[in-house]
Amino acid sequence: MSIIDTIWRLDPFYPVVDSVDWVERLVKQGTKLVQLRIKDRDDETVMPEIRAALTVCRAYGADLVVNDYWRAAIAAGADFLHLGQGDLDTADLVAIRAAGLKLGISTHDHAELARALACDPDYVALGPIYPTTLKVMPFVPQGLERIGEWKKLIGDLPLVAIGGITLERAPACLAAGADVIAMVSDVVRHPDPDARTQAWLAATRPASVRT
Ligand SMILES: Cc1ncc(COP(=O)(O)OP(=O)(O)O)c(N)n1
Ligand SMILES: Cc1nc(C(=O)O)sc1CCOP(=O)(O)O
Ligand SMILES: [Mg+2]
Repeated sequence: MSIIDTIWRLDPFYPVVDSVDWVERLVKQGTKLVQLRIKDRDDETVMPEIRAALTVCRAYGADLVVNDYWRAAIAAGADFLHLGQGDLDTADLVAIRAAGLKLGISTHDHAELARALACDPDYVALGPIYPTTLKVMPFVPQGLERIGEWKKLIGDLPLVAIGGITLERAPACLAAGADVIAMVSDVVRHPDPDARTQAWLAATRPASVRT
């Protein structure tokens, strides 16, 4: 697949969730790109959840990104995988590519970006753009200028911005050069996640496909 096709396929609204229930809830509402991020489990126990999430995403024409569990992603026949720098230490990139998986990689500084680009990823993620409460990170918030810098460095490769991004902050991230906005709390911890999802979809869907 060419980079143009990859850009075309990646939806700008990219929620990250920790269960099949959340995946289903989001894709039923029209979400087209979602990450299943389940932490601290093994391949065997996440496998049924990955398979179930794939089934529901395919039924609704959405792309599922599997976080971390590359062996399970291959075994389940997933289409997308997300790996961080620590994950790269043990991942078999040849096997991942041989399985036809598209790959997104996290970056937080220039050394990580160089390592990510050497893996020939299908997207690069930059974070945390703003302070995040989801996990403790040894990086200061990157800010908007860094998004522009990353976009210049990676060119046509899709840039995913993540970390502390709210619907209100999203326009500035997109204007700075992000192609896709990933988020957890702004959807999952919102008092009305369904209404928030609809608001994100309305704000990020291209005018040509709005109803
Ligand atoms: C889109 C996106 N960006 C970054 C991450 C973080 O990946 P990683 O650094 O491996 O940390 P964990 O999410 O695995 O805790 C991500 N998952 N998705
Ligand atoms: C999972 C994750 N990875 C990040 C990175 O910078 O690599 S920030 C992050 C958490 C994103 O959650 P929220 O939208 O609630 O801030
Ligand atoms: Mg990871």
